[in-house]
Amino acid sequence: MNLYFRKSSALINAASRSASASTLFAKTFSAKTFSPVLTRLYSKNSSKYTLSPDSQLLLDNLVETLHTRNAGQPEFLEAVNEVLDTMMPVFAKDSKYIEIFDRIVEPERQIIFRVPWVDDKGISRVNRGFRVQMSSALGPYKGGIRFHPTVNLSVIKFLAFEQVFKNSLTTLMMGAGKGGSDFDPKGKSDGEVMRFCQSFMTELYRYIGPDTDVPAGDINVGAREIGFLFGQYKRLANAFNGVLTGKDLRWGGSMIRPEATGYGCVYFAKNYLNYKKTDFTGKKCIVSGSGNVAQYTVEKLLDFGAVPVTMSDSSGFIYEPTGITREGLAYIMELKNVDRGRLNDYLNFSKSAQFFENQKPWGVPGDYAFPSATQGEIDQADAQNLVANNVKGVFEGANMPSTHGAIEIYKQAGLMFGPGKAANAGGVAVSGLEMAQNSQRQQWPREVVEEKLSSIMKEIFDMSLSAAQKYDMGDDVQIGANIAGFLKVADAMEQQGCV
Ligand SMILES: NC(=O)C1=CN([C@@H]2O[C@H](COP(=O)(O)OP(=O)(O)OC[C@H]3O[C@@H](n4cnc5c(N)ncnc54)[C@H](OP(=O)(O)O)[C@@H]3O)[C@@H](O)[C@H]2O)C=CC1
Ligand SMILES: O=C(O)CCC(=O)C(=O)O
Repeated sequence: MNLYFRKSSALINAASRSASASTLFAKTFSAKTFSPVLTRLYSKNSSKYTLSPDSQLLLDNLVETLHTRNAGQPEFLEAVNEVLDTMMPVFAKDSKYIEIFDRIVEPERQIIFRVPWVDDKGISRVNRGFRVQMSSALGPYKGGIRFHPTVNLSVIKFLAFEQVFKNSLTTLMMGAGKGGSDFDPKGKSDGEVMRFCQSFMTELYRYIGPDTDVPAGDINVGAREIGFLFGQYKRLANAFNGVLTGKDLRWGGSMIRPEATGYGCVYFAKNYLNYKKTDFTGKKCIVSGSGNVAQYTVEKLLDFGAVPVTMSDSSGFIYEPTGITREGLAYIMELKNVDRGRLNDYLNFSKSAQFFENQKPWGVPGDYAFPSATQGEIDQADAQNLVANNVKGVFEGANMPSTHGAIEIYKQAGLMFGPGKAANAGGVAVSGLEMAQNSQRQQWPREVVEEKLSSIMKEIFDMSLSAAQKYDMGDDVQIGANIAGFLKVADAMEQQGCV
């Protein structure tokens, strides 16, 4: 057992197993995790490729403009930098891709709007709403909506940018977008959430449609919110159609959509493990988050015989040394999805669990890590902890949970790394299947959808691996996923002209 972890376990008081903030685990994370400047690391992963002087100039101009245009948007710059850092093999082969990249980083459309609503005391409130329509090269804009106080233009743009590559990898015909608001649903009544959703959709409905832009859920937007948003869209547009995915099963939703992101991430990891000639049996898994993605990650890990030992929320993490059981998971699902409670309540269910207040779980020993909460939750220090504990793989259920610095550390240590845009693509893939079912006015059986999800995740792994090999990047699945995702969109953009 890692020394850090043993020491901090000893701190736990037997009477109250709710550990107070200790310096042995890193504190919960914040948006400040990301550097506000675009670093010029873009050739580091592929230094054997060099560009002609003209191409180098094009790339330098691209970086300069990107930086000037997007000053003060650290999450967006971090996301672009992560991709740019892996593109040198493509740019070196054909400089036309530098010009196309220059267009890909500029959203096709950005909509920012006022969301006024009235709280339960009759007081009027106002939030800010966003929809960034990033790319329509492969189909209607597609991507979730996030309600969280940390939402701003930079966050929504980074998520929309990730979605471009992710949706391309799904093999389905989907463009990319993302939306959200700085509205915080914590502590709000159902009535307040409904009025907020209705007001949000009153503005958004003008810009979306089943063939234009199809939003879905993301952080704090689940079945309840999708219901309220759909109801208001239907009234305003006078149409019942597939404008949103993640709908309830009884009125147009797809089987397996709630499970899809978590299940898909574990399927992706299973493909990676197969490739490395190993499996999940008895392997300890460190999971963060306790929302939609984390819950179904834990469920599928249990199906495959793994031992998930942690889950977290923004107040801290639980550690269950012998593994979270199906009964424990059911307790957490009820706690989070119905009671909307805090994770330390799990100690009322399990006598063996420990709760670490305001801490992240990355100092816990384990075999594989599944960050499934939010961006920037693994920084360099956390990555060093994972490596020190002999963790062998990181599979991202969340979007951009690892900072650029953390990714460098995984690579140096030879960890398996499944980047979010490949590993968590199962959610949007099943959304694409929901769109197909809505167009056919059909609902496919559960087994059919899960089989399609499983084969899409295999295809994403295979495509990422073979792109890496084709570009002489060994089995670097992160580079391969970026290249495979990019080339499909870039070629479509070229064929569609300078639009
Ligand atoms: N839902 C989907 O289909 C997909 C989601 N994703 C990504 O997966 C991640 C999780 O989404 P999802 O499970 O749907 O969201 P949920 O709202 O269901 O759950 C989010 C979880 O992460 C925690 N969390 C959120 N923000 C923070 C923060 N700033 N600090 C600490 N903990 C935080 C929440 O804790 P608390 O309750 O305390 O806020 C909660 O446990 C996100 O990155 C999302 O973009 C990616 C692909 C698809
Ligand atoms: O299902 C969708 O459309 C989007 C899911 C999502 O937001 C994501 O993949 O990050």
